[in-house]
Amino acid sequence: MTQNNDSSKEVSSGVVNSDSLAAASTTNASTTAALNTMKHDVKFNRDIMPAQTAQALVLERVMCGSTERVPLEQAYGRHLAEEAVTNRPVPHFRRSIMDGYAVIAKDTSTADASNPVILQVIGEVPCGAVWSGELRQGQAIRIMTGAQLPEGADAVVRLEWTTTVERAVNSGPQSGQMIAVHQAVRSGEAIHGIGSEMQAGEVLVQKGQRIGAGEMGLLAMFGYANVHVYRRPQVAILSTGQELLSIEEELTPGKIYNSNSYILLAQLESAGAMPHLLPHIPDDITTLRERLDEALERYDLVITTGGVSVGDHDLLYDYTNNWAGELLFNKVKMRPGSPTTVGFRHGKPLFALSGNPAACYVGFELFVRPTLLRMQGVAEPLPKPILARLTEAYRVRDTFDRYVRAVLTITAEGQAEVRPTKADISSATVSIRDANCLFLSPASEEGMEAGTLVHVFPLREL
Ligand SMILES: Nc1nc2c(c(=O)[nH]1)N[C@H]1C(S)=C(S)[C@@H](COP(=O)(O)OP(=O)(O)OC[C@H]3O[C@@H](n4cnc5c(N)ncnc54)[C@H](O)[C@@H]3O)O[C@H]1N2
Ligand code: MOO
Ligand SMILES: [Mg+2]
Repeated sequence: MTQNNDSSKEVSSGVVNSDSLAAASTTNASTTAALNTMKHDVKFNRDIMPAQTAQALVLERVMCGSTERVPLEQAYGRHLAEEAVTNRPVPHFRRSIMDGYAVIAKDTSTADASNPVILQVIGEVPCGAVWSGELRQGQAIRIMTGAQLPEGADAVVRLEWTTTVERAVNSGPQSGQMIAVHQAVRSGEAIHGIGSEMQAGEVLVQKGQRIGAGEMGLLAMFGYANVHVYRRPQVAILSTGQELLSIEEELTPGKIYNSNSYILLAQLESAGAMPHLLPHIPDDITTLRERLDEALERYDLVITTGGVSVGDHDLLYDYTNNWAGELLFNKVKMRPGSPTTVGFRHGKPLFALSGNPAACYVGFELFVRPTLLRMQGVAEPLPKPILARLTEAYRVRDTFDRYVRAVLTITAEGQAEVRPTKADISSATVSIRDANCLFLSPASEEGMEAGTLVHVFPLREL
């Protein structure tokens, strides 16, 4: 059966082989009809699966990938492969949060604008320095934001609440100055106590957490010069279709540029993977087998685009029908991308996405991104929906659930609102540019009224 399928497709580069047509015309007509019916039955009658079931089926097979150590400056966007824990409190010394004078709060208790308290300045502590002595009653030490509070001091009076007093005393240049404090301060004023931000033993960054600006800062604060992260999954992109041209080529009649590969490249980058853009291939089963087998050997994950439907030149069905792999599904009860096909070969996932650009994009978000996140240690890689109101009726009837490319906005009153992008069809790349979310339109006879609350998935590529 598979052999028949293959030989019936030996039509390469868009030129129909007249020999094979002649051979077909000599075949018994009823036999040909029977063969065609069988072929159609197999290719068309695919088991259909709800999108959520399909997502779960993929994820239950995906495990965390391997890890490596990288310098912290290369760790942005990576996922930490170990839990980073504080080994000391933050701050680890009592820190001034104002430029001013370290004082004993009790000394200032009677101070106000008309009745200032005079204190003797015995020195200064800039940031990074430590005062060796102890502050005593009647004394102040000039201190800057971020500096360690001297022993004995329990408050900082900001500079604005003080004036210097021109009265020299004969005990050295620094210690001679006096200040007038015009406002009483309480113990703890303008000080960050030890551990006021974090306690020793607190988790800084969880295992699997993506390293963003805050995580970079925390890891640096604790001297993680190198960090243990998940390796970036190496992902091959293989677009199929004899209509495709490389973007450097001149556009010729009937052809289009291979744009899907570039959409996927961006999505892969944003998901932390390393994209490998393979040259696109024509709809030829031998070439497809060769390239795909090779890619599945070499890379951690492979994405193809095009050729997943039931057309004469759609060959992914034939490939997965006759391979050393396990097919999970090749029909999902969703749009766009109902013929999305996923399988595993020797533990490597193959995501055969639709050729229609927007269906390819949505297929990535629903199936590939969660897989890549799981490979990078994310325990719950599926996005949680938020609720938003439709600003307009969505009148598309469908027996399939639809993941609609849409624009989510927050009104001035704080309401989450969503509207579909103008071009809603699965061939429209412009809708990918315009969308910042997908909303779920469940299978329905009537569509949905304006004002309906829908589940919205903000696009994580953004
Ligand atoms: N008789 C039926 N026809 C179709 C069905 C169906 O159920 N019965 N399903 C439709 C649906 S839904 C989808 S989605 C598409 C899936 O198409 P394929 O995955 O087989 O993709 P192709 O046929 O190769 O191409 C579709 C479309 O996309 C363009 N394309 C392909 N590759 C690229 C690329 N790399 N860059 C830009 N554009 C690309 C291609 O030229 C076609 O226009 O099938 C429906 N048909
Ligand atoms: O499932 Mo398709 O992407 O609607 O044309
Ligand atoms: Mg097709």
